[in-house]
Amino acid sequence: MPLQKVTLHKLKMRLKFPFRTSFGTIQDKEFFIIEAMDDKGNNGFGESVSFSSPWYTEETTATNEHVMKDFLIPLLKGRPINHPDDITETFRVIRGNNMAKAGIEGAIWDLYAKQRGETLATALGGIKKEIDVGVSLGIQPDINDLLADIDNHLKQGYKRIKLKIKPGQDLEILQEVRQHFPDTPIMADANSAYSLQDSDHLKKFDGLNLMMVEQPLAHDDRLDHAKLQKEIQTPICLDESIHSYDDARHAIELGSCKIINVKIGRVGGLTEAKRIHNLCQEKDVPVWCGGMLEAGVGRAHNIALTTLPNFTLPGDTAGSSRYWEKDIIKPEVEVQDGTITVPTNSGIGYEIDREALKSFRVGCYEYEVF
Ligand SMILES: O=C(O)CCC(=O)C1=CC=C[C@@H](O)[C@@H]1C(=O)O
Ligand SMILES: [Mg+2]
Repeated sequence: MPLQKVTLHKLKMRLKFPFRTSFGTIQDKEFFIIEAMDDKGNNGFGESVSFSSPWYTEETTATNEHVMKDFLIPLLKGRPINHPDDITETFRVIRGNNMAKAGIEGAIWDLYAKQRGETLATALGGIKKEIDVGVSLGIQPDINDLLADIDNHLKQGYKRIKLKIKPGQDLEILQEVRQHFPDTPIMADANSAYSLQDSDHLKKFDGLNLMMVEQPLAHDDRLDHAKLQKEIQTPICLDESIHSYDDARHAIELGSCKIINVKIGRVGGLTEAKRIHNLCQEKDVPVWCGGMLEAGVGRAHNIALTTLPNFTLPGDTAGSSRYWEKDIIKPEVEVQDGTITVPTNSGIGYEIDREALKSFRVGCYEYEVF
């Protein structure tokens, strides 16, 4: 597939709300939109999803910039690409830095789908015409605000509620929420805030009928999660611990989890995300698509990935207006009754709003790669 030029658009956007997790609060996002161009006027887009601080993984916006400019883009120069799957191999010589890799790989996948005149969902082997989605709500100091927030999102039709928890802000809150919403699909995400010594405490979650508890233990652990899963009935879902197909394989073999959250950036791109999906499908492990508070391009990639058949649980891909006063795509992502209709235009299926892109841009770097 022809590839002529790669442009890095560095954007700064402010979320409508501060998002609080066990590791910190995020409101301002600086990230890259990666544009891959051929010589026929096709443009593919990807998004680098890391944050400015290395809280969730070790990557940051600054490391993404360094690795893309100094290592990944030079690897593309003069190298023929037959299929976007080749990019994973090309980038394998660079260790880690999965979010930097995924941003570029995503742009090349979108370009590939556009060159073929098909949707990114179809190019990936997706089959769904619409996808079910849930919403992830940050830690809130006031329980009444949280209950009102849940109610508001349920009224909008979201299919499940994810609540962020941390020690001291967990069991009682979840109990209160369960009392108010006895039948709502609810899950909790701890972002690695507990250790195996908290097993007895985490066991108390068993009475709450949670869909799952996400990443209770260390970000780089699979062994202790396997021990914990034997102690508790609530299904464990792994997020931070899964960076690759092999991580997923090890977790499944060890019994570290019963569900996997697939994030394209965390696993290094769509090709690896698809491999993990296929493995999980084979092993009867349901998956769902996690979110990184993305702008429209990353959101569109999540939608395309979620059309694969083993994405059987609602993901975190809420509508654009939950996050942004103005998104960078046209139309914006809309959620109706908890579902998103998968776009039918080629590639990611949404147009880039060039004016919006420019208004958020704080840097722009162009590279010839043919
Ligand atoms: O709405 C979204 O995009 C999902 C937000 C969300 O839950 C997360 C975003 C970023 C880092 C984490 O705290 C987290 C997660 O762990 O899944
Ligand atoms: Mg998580």
